[in-house]
Parts: sequence; C-alpha cells; structure tokens
Amino acid sequence: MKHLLHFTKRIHDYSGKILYINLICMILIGFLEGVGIFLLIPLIGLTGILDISTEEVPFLSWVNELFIGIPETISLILILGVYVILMVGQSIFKRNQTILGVKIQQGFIRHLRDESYGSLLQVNWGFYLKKRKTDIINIMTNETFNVSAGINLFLQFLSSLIFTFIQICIALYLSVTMTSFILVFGLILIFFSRKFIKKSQSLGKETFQLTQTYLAGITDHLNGMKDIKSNSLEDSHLSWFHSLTEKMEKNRIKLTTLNTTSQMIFKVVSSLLIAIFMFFSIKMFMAQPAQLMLIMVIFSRLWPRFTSIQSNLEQLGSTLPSFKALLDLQNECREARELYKSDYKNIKSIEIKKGLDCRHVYFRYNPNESTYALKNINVHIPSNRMTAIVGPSGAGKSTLIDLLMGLNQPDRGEVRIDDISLTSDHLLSLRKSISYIPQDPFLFNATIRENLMIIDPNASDESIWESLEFAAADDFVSKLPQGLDTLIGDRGVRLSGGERQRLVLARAILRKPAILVLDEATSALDTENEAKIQAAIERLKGTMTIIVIAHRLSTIRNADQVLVMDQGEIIQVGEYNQLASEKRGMFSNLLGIQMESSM
Ligand SMILES: Nc1ncnc2c1ncn2[C@@H]1O[C@H](COP(=O)(O)OP(=O)(O)OP(=O)(O)O)[C@@H](O)[C@H]1O
Repeated sequence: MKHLLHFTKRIHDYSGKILYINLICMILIGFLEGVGIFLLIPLIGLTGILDISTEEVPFLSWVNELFIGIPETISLILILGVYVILMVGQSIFKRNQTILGVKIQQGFIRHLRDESYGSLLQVNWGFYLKKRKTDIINIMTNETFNVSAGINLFLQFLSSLIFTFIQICIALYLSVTMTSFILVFGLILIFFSRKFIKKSQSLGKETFQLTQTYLAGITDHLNGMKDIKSNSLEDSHLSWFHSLTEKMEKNRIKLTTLNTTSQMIFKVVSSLLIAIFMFFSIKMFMAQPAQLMLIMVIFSRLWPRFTSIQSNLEQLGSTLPSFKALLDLQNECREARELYKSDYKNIKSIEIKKGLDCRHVYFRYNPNESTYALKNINVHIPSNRMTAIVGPSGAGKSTLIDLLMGLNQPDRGEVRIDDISLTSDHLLSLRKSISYIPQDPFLFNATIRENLMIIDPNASDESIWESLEFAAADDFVSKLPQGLDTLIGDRGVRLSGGERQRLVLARAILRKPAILVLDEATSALDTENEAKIQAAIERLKGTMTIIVIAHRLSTIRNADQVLVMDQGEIIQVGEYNQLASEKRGMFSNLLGIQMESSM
C-alpha cells in the first residue's frame, strides 16, 4: 500500500490544484445526484399512486411545505423541472470531471514515462550489465500501463469515497437509525473483504511475474529463431510457451473468479439485508409508505457505494505489484545515476593531447567473485594514433574498451586522460569526445539523413556528404533514388551489412570525435567491404585517436601499436611487424592460426 501512497503523493505534487478542482467536481456531482434521487419521493407522493405522508421525514416534509397552496400540476412540473435541472447539472459536471480525471491521469502517466525513460538514460552502464533488458521493457510497457489503470482506479476510488460520504450525510439527515444500520453492515463487509483484497494482490504479483517471463521468453525465442529452426527445436519451445500461456490464462481466470465471487457475495448479502429490513419495518414497526420508500432509496443509493469501494480496493490490490515494480525501477535508477539532465547541454567534449593511460587497473564484473576480467593493466594509448587490441575470445578486450570509454570504473588502479585521473567529473566530457562503433551497430527505421543527424542535429548537407565520403559510403548513397532521404528499414535492413557499417562509420565521423572506437566493427564483413572500411580508417589516421578491436589480424597491419591480451592481462605490446617476429609470442601464434584457417 505504501507504493500506492507514494504515487498518490506524486499525483498530488504533479497536478496540484487541478486535483482539488477534480475533487470539488466529484463532491458537487455526488451532492446533485443525492438530491435528485430523493426528489423522487415527493414526486411519487404527488402522483397519488401511494399515499405518502412525509411529515416525519425531514427533507421531504420541507419540500412538501414549499408546495402548499400550489396546484398539483404546477407542483409536479416544478419537481420534475428541478429534477431535470439537477440531472443536467450533474451530467455537465460529470462530463467535465471525467475529462479532468483523464487529463490528470494521462498527464501524470506521461510524466512518469518521461521521468522513467530519462532516468534510464542517466544511469551508468553497470546498471544494464546487471539488469535483464526485457524486465525493463516490461516495466516501461505493461506495468506502466497497469499503473495508469491503477491511477484511474484510485481516482475512481476517491470519487466513490466522496460520493459515499455525501450519500451518508444525506441519508443520516433523513434517517439516523436506518443509515447507521446500513453503515454497520457495510463496514463489516468491507472488513471481511480484506481477504479478497490480499488474494487479489498476490494474484497481481503472479500476473507481474508471468508477464515478465512471457516478454523475456518471447524476445529470446524471436532472437534465436534461426537456432530454433535450424536445430528443429520448435517442439520444445512450443511446449514451454504453451505451459506459460496456460499459467497466464489460469491467472486471469482466477483473478476474475475472485472479483466476481466477492461481487456476488455482496449482492446476495445486500438483497438478504433489504428483505430482512423491509420485513421488520413493515411487520414490526409498521413503517409508512414514505419511510419504506426512503429505505429503498437509501439502500439502493448507499449499498452500491460500498460495493464499488470494495471492488475498487480489490482491483487496486491487483495493480499494486505494478506500482512497486515501477517504483523499484526508479529507485534503482536513482542509485545508479551518473548523469543529470542539466549535463546534457553543459558538457563539452575534450581534446586529448597526449593520450589515455591505464595504471594498475583491475576490474571484475561481480564484486562478490574473486575472478577479475582485467588484471593489472598498464598501458599508454597515444593520441592521434591507431591502437589495435587483439587476443582470444574472453581475453578482456571489450572490457578494457568499456573502461577506457568510462562505461565501467576500475575496482583498483586508475584510467588517466592527459595525466588527469578519469573521475566522474570528466566521464561525460570524455564520452562526448568518443564515437563508438560496435559489431552490430544501431540504426533507426528512418532516412539516412535522420540516422546521421542524430549525432549532430545541426549538420549541413555538405558535412554529411563529407563524412559519407570519408567512410566510403558516398557511392552507394548517391546511387539510391532518394539519396539521403532513403528510408533504411528496421535496424537498416534495406542495406547490406557493409553499407550499414559504412553508414555507421560516417555517422561516427560526423561528430568529429577525438577518439574513434571500433569494436570488431568489420568482423562480419566480406573482404571487399572490409577493405573499404580499412581504407576509410587509414584516411582518418593522424586526425583522431583510433582504438580497434580486431579478430582478423590482417586488418590491423597499419596500426601504430598492437596490444595483445590474454586472460584479462596485456601480455604483449608493440608494432605489428615487431610482434609478428616474436616467434614465441601469442601474437605470432594467433597469426599462425589465422593463416592456417584461411588456407
Ligand atoms: N556482463 C558481464 N558479466 C559478467 N562477466 C562478463 C560480462 N562481460 C564479460 N564478462 C567476462 O569478462 C571476461 C572478458 O570478456 P570480454 O567480453 O571483455 O572479452 P573479449 O576479449 O572482448 O571477448 P570476445 O572477443 O569474445 O568478444 C570474460 O571472461 C567474460 O566472460
């Protein structure tokens, strides 16, 4: 419940006085509805169908006095007129209040979405190493949607509470005994419905976990569809999927069964109560028609209020786990924050004069484990030179690059830029000076121009073509019928692997970075495309610091410095030819293996 209260406070902080206007509207609607309904009694009295004596009923006797001396038809018209005016007023208020409610709800949920996404962009890379991506997607989509529904329910609950309170006040004014009787029963029922609310909450938790597993599963399966098909794993995947969807189906049915059971119990109890009450009123207390009518009216107005409060609480119970999930995500983001919104504009890129240094750097992914992914790294990466990092799989090449880019921080030792220790103060400036190209880079389903301009929204066509030329991408772009305005499809599917990679290189160059990092950026390319990118990199040499992770050693022939890594350590440093000539070294060993496999 504390999560709901947290969000209630947040709605309050977010909407301010609009929330109060909304509440006032609710009070007015409740009041008008209450008065309108009670007007039905003198109306029935006037019809003469029932002989209603309203003398002992406070509000009604007052209404009756108003009509003394006025002909019956006029009284009837007046009462009906007032009733219509009240109902019209109520409808107008109701319409405006509903719109206001939706405005508050949607505005707040948008605020939550923006805030959560903003926080996700501001956290450090370590956060993403620990967290499952699909869990975040689930919270940002399904759970945020549930929170939105929960906020709606909460506003409804507030309105139910206010309506009920007003109805109780009116009912108390009309008959204290009868109202107290209903109140006691209502409270008893709400008290007993705690069990339903708790159960609903635990089913909500189960829904949350199932949805999370569903999303993670479906994402993994779709990502691995080639594996599934080529290894004939369809059957086992289908049975896993089938058992999960079965659990989801059962969960929803259980939740609906729970909700409808409690509603049914409420209805049965209320009809029993009305029957018993009517029986005693007629037989024992010889109630008058007006009072009987009152009993009916009060019961029919008050009792549904209790039912709707109870049902609101139960449904709210099932959305509480979503509130908790969103709040937990926000808290985790807060703890892992490395960047503030104000930093976006203020951070300036830096110029690197001498280079980057690692001094006695140790790093491990899990602080509870003794194995280090990097051990005692001491290296100098000179500025405006090309440094290549090679080594067997799992040697720690990507981990070292992540540290140099300030994505991860060393457990021990330090990374220095131009003799200044890389602290959180410089982290962002450093990253602003870096262009990073991974093996499978990210392209949007947009035009070539939009994909390039994401890095520099003010880039002119001239500078765009210049960087395309540098990246050897100008030839294929100029041949496209729509040139820069060509749509490239989801993740750039309408381009070949080589074209995609050259486009990403052009984007990287457009930023005019101080450091260009290529993490196996050419390993998936054919020789022709690889040669094109290599030639492009060659052209860039001397203008920026280039760090390349390469699997194919032929691509780093022209590197100024080669770092050879193995099991988290740098075991050789030198020029390509120098390392190749060290016959017992790992580098010549790797060269040998590659030459053999290419023969
Ligand atoms: N997110 C992670 N969590 C835990 N351990 C990790 C993580 N990423 C990498 N490692 C471990 O750190 C070590 C170095 O991994 P790294 O990815 O840096 O190697 P690499 O040389 O880049 O390998 P490859 O050439 O296969 O990409 C490996 O033992 C790997 O299992």
